[in-house]
Amino acid sequence: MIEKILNTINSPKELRLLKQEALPQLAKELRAFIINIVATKEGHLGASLGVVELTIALHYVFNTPNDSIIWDVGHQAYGHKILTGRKNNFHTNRQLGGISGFPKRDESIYDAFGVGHASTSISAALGMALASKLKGDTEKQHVAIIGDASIAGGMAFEGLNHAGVTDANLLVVLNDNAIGIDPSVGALKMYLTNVKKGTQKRNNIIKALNFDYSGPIDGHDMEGLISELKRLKKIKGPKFLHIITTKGKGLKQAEADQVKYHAPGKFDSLTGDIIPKTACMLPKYQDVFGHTILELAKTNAHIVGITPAMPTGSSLKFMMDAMPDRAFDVGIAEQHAVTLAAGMATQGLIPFCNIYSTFLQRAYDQIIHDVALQNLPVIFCLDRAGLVGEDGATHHGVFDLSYLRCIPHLIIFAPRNEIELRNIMYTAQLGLNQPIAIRYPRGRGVTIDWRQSFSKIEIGKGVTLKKGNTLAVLSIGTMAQYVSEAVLNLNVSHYDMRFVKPLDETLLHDIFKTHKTIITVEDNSIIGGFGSAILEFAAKHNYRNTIKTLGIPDVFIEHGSVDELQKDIGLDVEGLEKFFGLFL
Ligand SMILES: Cc1ncc(C[n+]2csc(CCOP(=O)(O)OP(=O)(O)O)c2C)c(N)n1
Ligand SMILES: CC(=O)[C@@H](O)[C@H](O)COP(=O)(O)O
Ligand SMILES: [Mg+2]
Repeated sequence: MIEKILNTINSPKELRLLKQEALPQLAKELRAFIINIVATKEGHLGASLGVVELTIALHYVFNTPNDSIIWDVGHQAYGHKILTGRKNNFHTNRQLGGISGFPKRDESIYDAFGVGHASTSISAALGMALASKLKGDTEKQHVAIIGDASIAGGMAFEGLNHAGVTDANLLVVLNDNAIGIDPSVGALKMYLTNVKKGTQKRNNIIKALNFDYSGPIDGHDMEGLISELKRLKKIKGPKFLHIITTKGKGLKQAEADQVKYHAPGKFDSLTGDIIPKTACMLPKYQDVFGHTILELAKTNAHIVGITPAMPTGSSLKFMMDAMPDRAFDVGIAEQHAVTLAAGMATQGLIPFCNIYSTFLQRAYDQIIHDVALQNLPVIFCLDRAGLVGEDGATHHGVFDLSYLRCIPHLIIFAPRNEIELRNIMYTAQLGLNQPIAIRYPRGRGVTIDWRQSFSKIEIGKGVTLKKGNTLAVLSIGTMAQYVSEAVLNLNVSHYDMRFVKPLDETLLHDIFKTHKTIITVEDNSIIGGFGSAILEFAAKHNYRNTIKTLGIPDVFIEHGSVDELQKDIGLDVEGLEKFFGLFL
């Protein structure tokens, strides 16, 4: 499609000069533009297609960037980026050195707030609205756009609860497409369904929170959206517009399979058909988790599984499909997921609580206060640990070893491959009398025949992978693969320490006594992670060995492929080999 109108728009200022009648054509062009680029560059497709009309209407009615628009999660903001001066470099979306896949303040003045984790937009927009009020700016508008799954996140309700007792100039737009990444869940989903069907008998919960509620209206009806936004713009105080959209709107396969087309990978922009990735026999770590928990649950009736809104991403969906009464999708509710697991553990259940490393950050107090302090045997499975790639700084799982290590009672294990992941899951469900965190990366493992029989892992025991001379490299987790390759032709010892807590102190004493130099390697921040644990061990026992720690530097790592990012920070095979060579 020739973008006749879109090509004339380099900022919302030009958009606002268009006649309203031209906007449906602009929507067509914008939709085609998004489809064409995401088809080859990949990314989040469905959510952005679902808000094309809303995006145009918002920038048409509101005086952006003076009026602030805050996108919740921000995975749906591709149209927003294209209309706000990033059309010409949108093809760099999520690529190394390119624009981010989420709104980012330092990327554009139109990106009012940096996002990536769900349910933050209402709090951020309210903060801006109260600031405007305090500064005497009564005209500035503050709009949060939040999805039906994200508004179920606890902090969204914290924001609504506060906003309802202020006269803040805040508009919350609920983009209700009845799905998250997977089908949305819970009583709120039921409530919204009844509201849309007109069968909701009891009072409107949003009105009950003192919001001026309007809707639900068709979120693809440009004219209706514009007139309603214009009307709401004139009303002071907290307002709430409920719109109904279709995720993937405008690409029939994306509408038909909204889970797959949330982030479909490459697809044919004309037919919409997904272009299959080259077949790979190596399993994804998420699938090793998903198949293994189901296998274990078949012989251990105490096992339950929990995911906060990531059944597909975590592969807990295998257990959810086979054992729906023992595997729970609790929605975007990480804090609830952790304490739900704690409650279950008090009753003798064995909960596997699967939460991406980055999203688990949201439930930090629950890990400490509800699980570890009571020494409850919850099994935390932190998927997406380490660098995740194109999702970038908001999604890299590079802090968990640091944020977990200081918590008493908590065992921390990082498997170097799929066999180890299976065996630690097997070991954990045999019955630990304390909580354990198991962290593993996004992507594929290294073992084709991973479905081997289980063997118990001795808690706190590391493994010698290679004996060498004066240099010992201690790796944790899947960094072992990179280290093994890097030391292949070097006279270097290599140990997979497996446990960040408790450390294998017997092995460490032996290593420190027989090697001059110790190098630690981890895909976690070097601040407070595995390397720090080794430094603390050396200090505690007055060792004078040379110790070097390699890991994620103390900066936020941007987006790009995992290989590119690891090379950038010297954690690729070549970088490691070069570094080790300095000490030989
Ligand atoms: C705290 C947090 N948990 C989980 C996710 C993963 N996630 C990204 S988008 C999404 C679903 C969002 O659904 P919804 O809010 O309805 O928006 P839609 O995709 O339907 O537009 C989830 C669970 C996240 N980004 N942040
Ligand atoms: C936008 C968001 O937070 C999720 O869609 C996330 O990008 C999923 O990551 P994975 O692709 O690693 O499951
Ligand atoms: Mg939704």
